[in-house]
Amino acid sequence: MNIVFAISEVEELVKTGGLADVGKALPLALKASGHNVSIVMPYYKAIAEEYKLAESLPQQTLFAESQVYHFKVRQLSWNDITIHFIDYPEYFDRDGLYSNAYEAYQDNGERFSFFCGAALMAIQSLALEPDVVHCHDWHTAMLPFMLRSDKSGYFDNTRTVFTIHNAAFQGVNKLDDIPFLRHHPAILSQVHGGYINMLQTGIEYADKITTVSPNYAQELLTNLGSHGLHDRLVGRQQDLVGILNGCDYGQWNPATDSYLPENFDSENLLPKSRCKAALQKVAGLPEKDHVPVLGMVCRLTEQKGFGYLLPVLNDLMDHNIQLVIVGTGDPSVCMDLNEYAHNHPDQFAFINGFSTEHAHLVEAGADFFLMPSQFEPCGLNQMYSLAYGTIPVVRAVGGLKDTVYDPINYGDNATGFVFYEPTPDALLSCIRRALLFYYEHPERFRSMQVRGMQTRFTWQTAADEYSKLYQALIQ
Ligand SMILES: Nc1ncnc2c1ncn2[C@@H]1O[C@H](COP(=O)(O)OP(=O)(O)O[C@H]2O[C@H](CO)[C@@H](O)[C@H](O)[C@H]2O)[C@@H](O)[C@H]1O
Repeated sequence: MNIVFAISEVEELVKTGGLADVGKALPLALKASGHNVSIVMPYYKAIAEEYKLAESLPQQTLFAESQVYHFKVRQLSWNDITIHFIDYPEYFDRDGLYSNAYEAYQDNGERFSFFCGAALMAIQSLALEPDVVHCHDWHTAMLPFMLRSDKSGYFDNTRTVFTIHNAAFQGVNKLDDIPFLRHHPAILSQVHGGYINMLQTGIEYADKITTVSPNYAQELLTNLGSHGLHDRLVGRQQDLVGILNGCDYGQWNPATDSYLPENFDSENLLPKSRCKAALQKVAGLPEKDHVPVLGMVCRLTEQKGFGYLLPVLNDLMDHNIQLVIVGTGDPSVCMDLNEYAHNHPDQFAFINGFSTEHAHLVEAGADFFLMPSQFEPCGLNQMYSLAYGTIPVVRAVGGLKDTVYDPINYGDNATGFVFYEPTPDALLSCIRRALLFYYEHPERFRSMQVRGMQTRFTWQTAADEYSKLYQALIQ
């Protein structure tokens, strides 16, 4: 099949979070399954600075009533996949993808609506003839709507799949702020009180809707889990499916990881101590092998559970542990973490930055990985942690529930520690339970590490499920 991905992030090119991991791994896995896959994405500043790419088409022009948009299409051959870039500097030649460091760009609705229209024009001009256009998150959610209203006939045999990676980001914008859509003949059906909710439009118009874990697909049918969009999702329940993300075991492999001072595998975990020492050194913590290290790497947002993690940091510091958090995001969370780091220099380190190298070192060097998320559509770091023999401590939400198994329910088949209530107490007692296990059952702890390292959540399995979905759509 001819599959075109419309997506905003691809790892190695641009990344703000887990969307990029999927933007790389899933196209490659689909390609390995024999599909013809290409990607359309914005030509962001960081990409333009890294690659000087030739134009693959003459200048393209889109009209939206009084507005005229001249844009270029550039092409990169990347891991045997062609990426087509929409080059429109006015919208994409900016330092951040969606925001300057502090605030979302005011014109995000316009930028990504234009991107969807330009992507469709590029697909047609390049004669890509897609069987399926696979869209991801709110940035590309208007594409199925635009494709459905296209009158050229070019897309008559094309179907759309829309994957929700995070229903908290819905792309809600005033129609008045989106010149690209303001005069679209069918847009009024999508306007409520003057606003368009792009995620909602994607849900309404895509032929199939997927999300990134089976459990999150269930949660999306509730008010809380869907952030208010459950009515729409319940209405399309027949077309909604949860397909678990995978782990890229090529990139996240402790036996070959070049970011580590020493490599290790499930047969020889000894070098993991050297990774721990390296992590402690980088984090500025005392290099003590016998002290359990808890790690966390994430966007600093409410979603990741800081609302109940911050209140227990003092209690955690009463234990003989070290904690390393790597992240960027909410300035007030940053301030709090900086303060804790200042007050507990021997136990707590906060690395405020986006660093792949540090992310790998935390995965390898920590004993436990914390993901106490309020909600988590899939989560990737718990899978990376399992692969590195780093025991995940997670809340039972979204994909975390699908991928981490607690001794309470799984006995000797357990791979991590799981708590339920989104409260400081529940989190604290789960961490204490994990620490007790570490101290009192070192052999069982070691077996749990090995079991995690041998667990496989592959992208090939995910790609097989997507293939079946595409196949069902085009028949
Ligand atoms: N400061 C930092 N430095 C280096 N690397 C950092 C970093 N902060 C985050 N990362 C990396 O970004 C990725 C985060 O992935 P997640 O899936 O955990 O979260 P995210 O919420 O962004 O993704 C959303 O989309 C994904 C993909 O579908 C879902 O798994 C998830 O639940 C959903 O919220 C990981 O590769 C992580 O290592």
